[in-house]
Amino acid sequence: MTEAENRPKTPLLDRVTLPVDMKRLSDRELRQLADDLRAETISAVSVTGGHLGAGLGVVELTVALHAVFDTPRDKIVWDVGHQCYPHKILTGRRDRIRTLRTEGGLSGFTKRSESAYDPFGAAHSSTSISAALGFACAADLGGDPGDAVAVIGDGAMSAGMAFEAMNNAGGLKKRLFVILNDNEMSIAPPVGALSSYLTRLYSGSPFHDLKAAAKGAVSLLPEPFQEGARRAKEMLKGMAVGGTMFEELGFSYLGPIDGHDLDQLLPVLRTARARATGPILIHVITKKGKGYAPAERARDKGHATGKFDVLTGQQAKATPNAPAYTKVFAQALMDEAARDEKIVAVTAAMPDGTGLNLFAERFPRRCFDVGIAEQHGVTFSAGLAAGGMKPFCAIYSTFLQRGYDQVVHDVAIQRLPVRFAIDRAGLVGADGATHAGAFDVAFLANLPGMVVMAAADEAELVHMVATAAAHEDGPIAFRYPRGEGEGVEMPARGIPLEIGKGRVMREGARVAILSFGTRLGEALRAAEALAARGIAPTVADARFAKPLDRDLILRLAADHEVLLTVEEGAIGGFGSHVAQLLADEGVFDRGLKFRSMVLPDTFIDQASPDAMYQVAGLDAAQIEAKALEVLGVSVVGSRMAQQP
Ligand SMILES: Cc1ncc(C[n+]2csc(CCOP(=O)(O)OP(=O)(O)O)c2C)c(N)n1
Ligand SMILES: CC(=O)[C@@H](O)[C@H](O)COP(=O)(O)O
Ligand SMILES: [Mg+2]
Repeated sequence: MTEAENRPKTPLLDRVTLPVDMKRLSDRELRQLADDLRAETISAVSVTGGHLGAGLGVVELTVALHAVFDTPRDKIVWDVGHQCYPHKILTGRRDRIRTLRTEGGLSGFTKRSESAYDPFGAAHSSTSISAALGFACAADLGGDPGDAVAVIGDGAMSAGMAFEAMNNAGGLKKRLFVILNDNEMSIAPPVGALSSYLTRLYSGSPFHDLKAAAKGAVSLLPEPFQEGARRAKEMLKGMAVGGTMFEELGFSYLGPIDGHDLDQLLPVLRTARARATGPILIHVITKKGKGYAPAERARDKGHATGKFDVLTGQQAKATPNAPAYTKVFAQALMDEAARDEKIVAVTAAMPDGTGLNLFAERFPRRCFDVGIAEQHGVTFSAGLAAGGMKPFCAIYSTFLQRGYDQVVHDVAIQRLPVRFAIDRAGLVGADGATHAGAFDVAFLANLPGMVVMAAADEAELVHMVATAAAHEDGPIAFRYPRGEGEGVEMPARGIPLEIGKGRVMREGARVAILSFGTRLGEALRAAEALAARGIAPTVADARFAKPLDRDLILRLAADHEVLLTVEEGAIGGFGSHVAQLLADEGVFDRGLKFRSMVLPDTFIDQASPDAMYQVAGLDAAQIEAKALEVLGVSVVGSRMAQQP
């Protein structure tokens, strides 16, 4: 079937372009709208891939929120934003929903510049309550009017930032709505005491009787609007209220209610909106992947999916031609851990994404999932190190940003030997700018005593894991990108590298290209192209941004007219440290032509990683062009001419 033929029939959804169109629908029609919206979401994600499960879990909630609240005047702030696809379909973006996460298409998360219905961008978790409280206080002070509604998942709720916001909101007592979307899932099953507390709340409530009572109330009552009010009164009376943790924090607590039952959601939201005078938390119980059996059956409940066949759920997975860096890291760490029982591992709610799920299977007592709590995860690792263990703290580059002060204050200043395994270094593709691993070298290499490495390929990654395992003289970080390796020959085991030593890949003249990380492949391809033009550059792999290989850099600077550095990171990283060294050594006084090729000073939207690196100016063709430009050589056709 063609994609167009595959489109579901959505008669009610076809009548809705914006939420205002929903105001004319009856509650019964809203239920049909939710069914249409679910079908459209499944169809769209089958074409684009993406975060399917979270969105399916909030289809009814999305319909209810836009039906009850006056969006975009009232602001719905989605936490993480990965569940926003139904929201985007209902808010004027159905026509572009099949461009999700593609170059020039819709973002896979909420994004202010995309729509007035996205009042706050997301992608990193646990920010929604803080932002919503900001909106609420702004409205109170004469800023943008309207209610503020944060929709936060049980996973995101486990982050400290959510409690910082709850604490502040409970103290301010401003009118604020927090919808806790509890599907008993993070990406992996949730961890921690909060998760069990929420389960107790749910299982201890007359939830099921409540559902029957609500159903009973509905069948006895006539149709008119007061039905909703009477039903809501019935439900509010029966709800599990009193003494919850949320009420201790100053919130009214309502729930738990069935987040897939509009007969419960609509009256509760209508009544809450009509009556709330302060912060209110509504606890809804949902199912991640709801309504699509392959997602409901999946271990991750369809959290992240590739393109798939709607009928079978079969994913169109591309066959990798090389092992993924993540798997290489996990295997290397397990090999090291098998030889050293001091090695332990820490993840912040990303066991599968970091490969530590494999480590946990083999070393269950030595692997810790701290939940979405990167700040805690870093300092917890520092505590493990201070206690004599060898912790590998595996956190995506972008999420390590959340724990930076802890890296400085708890790890670096105390010179504790925490090993940071930094996955998703550089540009990551479909997740776009919010997930780019652009800044870790800049924010780590400036820390005294920190060792910073970047693997040029998967074999190097194995050696870097061994290097980190052996390094006891303080913190050490090694970074590697998302996705497959270069397909190089793999070593039997990791051999610790000499700290601060790079390697020359090919000797040449006039131009030296010093790469840090996996741009090495592009640098070598650029060198081939230059060699074809009669300029045979030297290419070296720096391996370390800190400490720099001083001898190598000064030799390259002395023996070549041009020195280029290239890295998958923002300014302030490897190239900046090389420039500092050259400046301090007075090399520039002797006329070296030096350029540092880094990510541009902008946020690059989602596309394929290769396309993003082309936009960033860091592919082989642009490395070659930079070398020619700095050499002062112009190329006309295949002829080259030295510029005067
Ligand atoms: C600071 C941060 N750490 C990690 C992630 C990766 N991440 C994305 S969604 C998610 C789980 C969110 O769970 P929950 O809030 O319960 O939402 P659900 O997917 O269950 O709807 C995680 C850990 C993130 N987006 N932000
Ligand atoms: C929504 C979110 O933050 C995570 O699901 C993230 O998208 C995972 O990234 P990877 O797909 O690179 O593991
Ligand atoms: Mg959840």
